[in-house]
Amino acid sequence: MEMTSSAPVTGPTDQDPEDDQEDAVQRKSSRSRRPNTMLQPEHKKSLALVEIDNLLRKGGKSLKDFDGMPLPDSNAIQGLTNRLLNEELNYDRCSLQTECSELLQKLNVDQRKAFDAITESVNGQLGKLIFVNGYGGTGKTFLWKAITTSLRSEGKIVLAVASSGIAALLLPGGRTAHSRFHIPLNINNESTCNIKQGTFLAELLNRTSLIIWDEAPMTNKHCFEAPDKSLRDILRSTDDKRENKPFGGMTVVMGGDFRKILPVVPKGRRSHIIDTSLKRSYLWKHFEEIKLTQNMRLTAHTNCKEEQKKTKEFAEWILSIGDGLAGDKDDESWIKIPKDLILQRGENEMETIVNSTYPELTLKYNNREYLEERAILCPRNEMVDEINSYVMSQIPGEETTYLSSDTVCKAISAQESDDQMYPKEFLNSLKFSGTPNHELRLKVGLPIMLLRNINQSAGLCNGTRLTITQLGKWFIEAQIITGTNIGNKRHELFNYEAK
Ligand SMILES: Nc1ncnc2c1ncn2[C@@H]1O[C@H](COP(=O)(O)OP(=O)(O)OP(=O)(O)O)[C@@H](O)[C@H]1O
Repeated sequence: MEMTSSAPVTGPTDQDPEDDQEDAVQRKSSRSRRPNTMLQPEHKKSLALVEIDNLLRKGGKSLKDFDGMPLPDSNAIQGLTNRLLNEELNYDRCSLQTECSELLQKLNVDQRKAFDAITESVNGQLGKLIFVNGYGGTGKTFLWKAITTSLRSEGKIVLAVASSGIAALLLPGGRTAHSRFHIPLNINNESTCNIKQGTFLAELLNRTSLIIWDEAPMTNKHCFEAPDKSLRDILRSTDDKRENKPFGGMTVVMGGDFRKILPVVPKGRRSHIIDTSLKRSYLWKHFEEIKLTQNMRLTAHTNCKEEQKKTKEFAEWILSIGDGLAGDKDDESWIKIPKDLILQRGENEMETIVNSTYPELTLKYNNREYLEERAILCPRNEMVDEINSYVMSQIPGEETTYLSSDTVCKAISAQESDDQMYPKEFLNSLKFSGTPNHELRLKVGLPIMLLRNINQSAGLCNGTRLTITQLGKWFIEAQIITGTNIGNKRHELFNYEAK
């Protein structure tokens, strides 16, 4: 925007807020990190007015000196300087409205009931806590989509979080609960979140209408209690009574299935694990439970009756395990696996396992859909290594080996004999869970899984699957094949050097 103090001042008008403001808007939009967000007309208008005012001030004048000139809306401006608020407010409401009406038409009876209860609580500021209980495939994620698009299309703020990065990727604008609420990693019953009054995050929470928390049963109860305490503290600044309400009177929806994995307690017994679950929290008594019971996954991907029947039988069997009905009479932890799910031992076990999941691998290993819908789960890392080596040997192409940095760190307390006691070769041969092996062998075309949360907004989380497209001396380039951002290429630098 170019303007001199002698130029006639023609500020933005209500009829046409677009033209004069393009420059300021351009700069602001380019700072927004979310691709589906855009500035609303009131933001554009206020931004342009601020720019004009800045220019006028250089000449010793201001907008207030001109009769009839509109002034920037301080609320809209506040929202724009707060990056967190900006991200949550600047959705393209028109396209959300269209998406929302399509989703609403599709909701089944249970989903509609949950949708109505949640939106009623938000619109009436009732501050309800709702737990949407549904086993895998009953359409919880679909419901979150319908709710977030509906409320965001009205300009309301919905914070969608999940307990893990990979689950958060399935939510529109999702983040992990830990990063969103600054939940401490070492948590106990006295922990609170690291959120101070007056910060961008506190302001965002003040303006939030709804929190959706997916896959809640796998999270330690203290991780809900910490934001509960912090929200009571932050939101009491608007009304003292909010201090006594769960989550400060905010509507909070949690979802998941208690049959799935509960919080991990290292070396914990069954009773310890159950004791850390949401159901043992002081918050649980405030939750209203809504059940989703219809398995929407049965019909979502195929019209083939035979396929649907097989999926249904498998889903029912999984459910019976979760309900404790499939176990042995004497010991319910022993499950009999139906014969048709067991592979028959062949001459080469590895070949049998890999061929059953990845038939015609050598022909199809480049096909994204083929890779996306297949995975082999193993209980132990040694088995993973064995299967990986076998799959590697089947995929054509040259292998590149990367080695981790292996300089021994000389600690002050180190003794000279340490070098002999722990030679490099010995240290390099160690394999720990959670730490990459010293040697990593890769090939172009190989499917891989990321084990770190590198960049959530780019879809690079612990659990994201990719295929390798290029192997350099210092970098590995891969293409995302699951979750959001499918098809994106990313260069990742590792602390490895190609041999
Ligand atoms: N009302 C609906 N109309 C059409 N398709 C639906 C509906 N609800 C869910 N689906 C589809 O059914 C499948 C399973 O739904 P969704 O992923 O939402 O279930 P979920 O409960 O989140 O499952 P999980 O717990 O395993 O993640 C998806 O493909 C989804 O698009």
